[in-house]
Amino acid sequence: MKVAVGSDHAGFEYKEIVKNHLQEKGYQIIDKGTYSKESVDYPVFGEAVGKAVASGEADFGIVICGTGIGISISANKVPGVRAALCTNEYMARMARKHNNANVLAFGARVLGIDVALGIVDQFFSSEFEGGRHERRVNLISEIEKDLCG
Ligand SMILES: O=C(CO)[C@H](O)[C@H](O)COP(=O)(O)O
Repeated sequence: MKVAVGSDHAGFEYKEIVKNHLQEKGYQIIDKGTYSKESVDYPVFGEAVGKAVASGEADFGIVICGTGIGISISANKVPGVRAALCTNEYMARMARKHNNANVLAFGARVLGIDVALGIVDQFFSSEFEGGRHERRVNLISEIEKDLCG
């Protein structure tokens, strides 16, 4: 499983911890930056992770900024991306089971690292349930087709 990760400066330290956590579990990490705590602009990294997932370079993505808001908005601008901003483990499970989210987002200034790692583990151990949820996710794709061609 290939996971693209990206953050701004606010999320950098959590990105490094999440990277190690997933590598220890055998995931292949594609690091789209940022690579230090120097101040940067989160849309750059949301876009990079979103494109990696939408193109198939990665199976899933994780994006982290201070709140998770800006970088999830940015990733969601990439057609094919369903980025879910999660603040607890229940949201992370539902993001996969009901929304078939392919990018997980969270805020490093919002969550403790233990909570963040719990969210990561729930996201990757949950599967899309399909059924009525597939119809709804397909409707999201229809919105993209209507608006983005
Ligand atoms: O959370 C974020 C975007 O949603 C950013 O991480 C945050 O805005 C960065 O702020 P600063 O430049 O003051 O460190």
